[in-house]
Amino acid sequence: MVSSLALGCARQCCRLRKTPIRPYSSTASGTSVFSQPKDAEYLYSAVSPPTLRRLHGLPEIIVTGRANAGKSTLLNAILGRRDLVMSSKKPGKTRMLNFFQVGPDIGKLVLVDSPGYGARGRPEWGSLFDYYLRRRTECVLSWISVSAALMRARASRLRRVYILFNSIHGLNEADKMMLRDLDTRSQSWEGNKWTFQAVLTKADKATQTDAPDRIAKIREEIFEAAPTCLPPIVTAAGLSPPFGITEVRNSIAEACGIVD
Ligand SMILES: Nc1nc2c(ncn2[C@@H]2O[C@H](COP(=O)(O)OP(=O)(O)OP(=O)(O)O)[C@@H](O)[C@H]2O)c(=O)[nH]1
Ligand SMILES: [Mg+2]
Repeated sequence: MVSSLALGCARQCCRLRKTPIRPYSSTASGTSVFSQPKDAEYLYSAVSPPTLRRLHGLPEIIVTGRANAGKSTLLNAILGRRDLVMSSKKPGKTRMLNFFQVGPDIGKLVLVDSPGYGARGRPEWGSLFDYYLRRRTECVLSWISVSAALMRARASRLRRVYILFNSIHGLNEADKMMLRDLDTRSQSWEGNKWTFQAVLTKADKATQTDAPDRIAKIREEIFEAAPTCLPPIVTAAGLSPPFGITEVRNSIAEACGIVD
């Protein structure tokens, strides 16, 4: 049902000539980094700005979205694990930035889970996410000295922010504010460059008849708020087997510059 839903959305999208966002398809093939679920490991949690670490120069991606959007469930599906990342049907489960390493030995990339924003979020969670983005965007030291260049090479590199929206609930004002903010920040000419991409979650909850319209509307709203947002990926991470996860893995591999 879900694949016909995505197909329906793709067709719907082609008909909407005014909507420049097309269904995401990546040619990257670096997904073997996700092929060994046992290589995924919890690294640490940042509970407040002073506890945020720089790690060891691995490329990094982070998920954001309203509380209960499905961030932690999506990360488990990407990692091929059931409960490495804690999820719950109660909104507000994730309360820190949780870091997970992917790949053998010291790992090839880092995935970061974050607390939800919006009515079920808390101001301190928003401040922590904001601080994370600022630290991961800024240059570590001046470019003038050699040691600065070395330090920069060792700093964690944020490559992409994934912003999640529930396919049924669509976007609210908090989502649009977040999109606008990401649009502005990602285009800053200073510091580390990163991109951002939408992921539509819980697509299994939409009925086949109304899903294409719902998803086309969300696509348009995303584009209006954030024209530089990369095309949304439709997912159902809670399904067995999950749907749309290969596309998300491809996108992460591409963002992190990982090729097989
Ligand atoms: N039907 C369905 N349910 C899902 C899907 N993804 C997540 N869920 C459910 O949605 C609820 C919230 O999922 P989480 O992954 O904890 O959401 P979150 O965004 O991490 O939530 P917070 O940490 O509270 O911000 C859980 O009950 C999940 O099982 C999906 O694709 N389909
Ligand atoms: Mg969570």
